[in-house]
Amino acid sequence: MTHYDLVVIGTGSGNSIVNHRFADWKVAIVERGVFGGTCLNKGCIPTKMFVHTADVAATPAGSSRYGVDEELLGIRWPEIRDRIFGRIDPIAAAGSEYRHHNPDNANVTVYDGTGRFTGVKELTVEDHDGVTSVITADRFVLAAGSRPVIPPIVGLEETGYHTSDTIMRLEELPRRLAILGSGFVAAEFAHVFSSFGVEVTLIARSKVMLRGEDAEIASQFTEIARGKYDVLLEHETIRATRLEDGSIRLWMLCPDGKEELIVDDLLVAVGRTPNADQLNPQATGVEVDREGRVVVDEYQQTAVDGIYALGDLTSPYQLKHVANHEARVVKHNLLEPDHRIKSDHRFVPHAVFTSPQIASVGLTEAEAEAQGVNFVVSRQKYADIAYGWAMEDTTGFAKLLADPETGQLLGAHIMGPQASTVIQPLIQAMSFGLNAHDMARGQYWIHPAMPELIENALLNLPLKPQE
Ligand SMILES: Cc1cc2nc3c(=O)[nH]c(=O)nc-3n(C[C@H](O)[C@H](O)[C@H](O)COP(=O)(O)OP(=O)(O)OC[C@H]3O[C@@H](n4cnc5c(N)ncnc54)[C@H](O)[C@@H]3O)c2cc1C
Ligand SMILES: NC(=O)c1ccc[n+]([C@@H]2O[C@H](COP(=O)([O-])OP(=O)(O)OC[C@H]3O[C@@H](n4cnc5c(N)ncnc54)[C@H](O)[C@@H]3O)[C@@H](O)[C@H]2O)c1
Repeated sequence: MTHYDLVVIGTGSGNSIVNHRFADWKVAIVERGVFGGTCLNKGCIPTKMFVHTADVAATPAGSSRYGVDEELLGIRWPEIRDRIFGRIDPIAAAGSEYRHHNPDNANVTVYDGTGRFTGVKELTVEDHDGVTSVITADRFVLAAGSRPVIPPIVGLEETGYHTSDTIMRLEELPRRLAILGSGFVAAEFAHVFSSFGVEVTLIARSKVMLRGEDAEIASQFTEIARGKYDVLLEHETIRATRLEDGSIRLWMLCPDGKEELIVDDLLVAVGRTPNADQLNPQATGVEVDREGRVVVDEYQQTAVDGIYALGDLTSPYQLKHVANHEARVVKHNLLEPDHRIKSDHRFVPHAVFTSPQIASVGLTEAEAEAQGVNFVVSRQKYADIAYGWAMEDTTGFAKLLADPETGQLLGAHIMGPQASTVIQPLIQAMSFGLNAHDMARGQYWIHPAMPELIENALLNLPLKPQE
């Protein structure tokens, strides 16, 4: 049994913690999969590379409104896939090589295997050949992430399916793809594959896609999506089977009774569950809540002194920028135990990189109502700002919620071109307490650029006149 000062489980955001400041510490890093975790290998980064490529592929279909006639001549899927992973796989390999062999990591031992707590501050790691090592440590960082949820649909396991872990490495594009789910992953991949000419059918249990968004965004996005691919709403998939010709038949319950669908491939995208169950953290006294998340306090520490957790394993926000923020907090608290800092989850933004893009921060209108806060709302269409004219945009808009007395922004929701970028000044204003009036009139807004959307949305807020 080897004892360490620190053991980090998971090399997603957990890997960023150990640097030269830990040179005097005896450290172990445990990773069962590919170095770099979900975001690099199977999440944010490759998906956005596919999304950008899909945006390019979708351009000709919308070009004629500018008087430009373009034609999409073809999609070279293997080339797209290999370009993307040809960039990503070497980064993961270099990360692993660095930790295993670079002299910077002389104090770091890497265990390539699956860790599981077997006692108080005692972890058993099983490597890929089934060999086990037992290690103990004064401190642990639990950064083991999450995995796709697989719903209990009859016949699904035997039929076979893809998740976001595998769909990006397909050998060839299917002719027909069903996507089960209507959240982030479903909306992003529906855009990718439909733009590449695949016949996509998205199967949603809910009445709208992206039901976590502000209701206006969710309903308007759903209408736009229905113009691009098939969206089956209020459909519950109950059975799947593989047919002799290799295709897949799905049975669904829907408001009209039952329906069947035949496709060539199936992507399951119905959420992600934390990997805490596989880590057995209870053996070391770490609590797990009813959603399966490791419970932490505001310092990211679990119930056990010296055991910290971060990212998808513990957070209701399964987002990389949150995992990164929490990793920075954990790193500080490990190094400065007498001056610990708290993580800041006040204004966590997110973006859905679909088409049109969606970005959001703060309260939705329904949440503001449920919380009984005093608020006013403004809306601004892209179609009514100069850059929106240039883009001939007809569907995009920004919606802001603010406190009418103070002008403090409470929520911002944008659907339209570059929403993920356009929202950033609003995140900044909310984070630093800048009120809507000062934000709108205390700075120049470049004319005629896209952020004029925000300037106008701010000016549209029916705030109490300033003294
Ligand atoms: C398709 C997709 C697209 C996404 N796009 C975005 C996006 O655009 N923007 C965004 O903010 N977020 C996005 N996310 C979410 C983001 O990827 C995650 O929130 C983030 O990667 C979580 O980081 P983490 O460090 O908590 O976990 P991970 O990066 O998942 O790292 C956990 C690591 O722990 C290892 N591990 C797990 N269990 C064990 C064990 N028992 N022993 C040893 N090792 C173990 C795993 O192999 C993994 O490498 C996306 C996710 C998906 C699936
Ligand atoms: N751009 C980004 O930041 C980004 C992109 C992808 C993923 N992510 C993260 O990964 C997480 C997981 O993404 P996701 O899309 O898998 O989950 P999600 O939680 O966003 O959406 C899952 C959806 O599937 C529905 N669902 C659940 N069970 C179902 C069933 N049996 N049949 C049909 N629908 C069902 C749910 O009602 C929900 O609407 C996201 O919540 C997000 O935090 C982020």
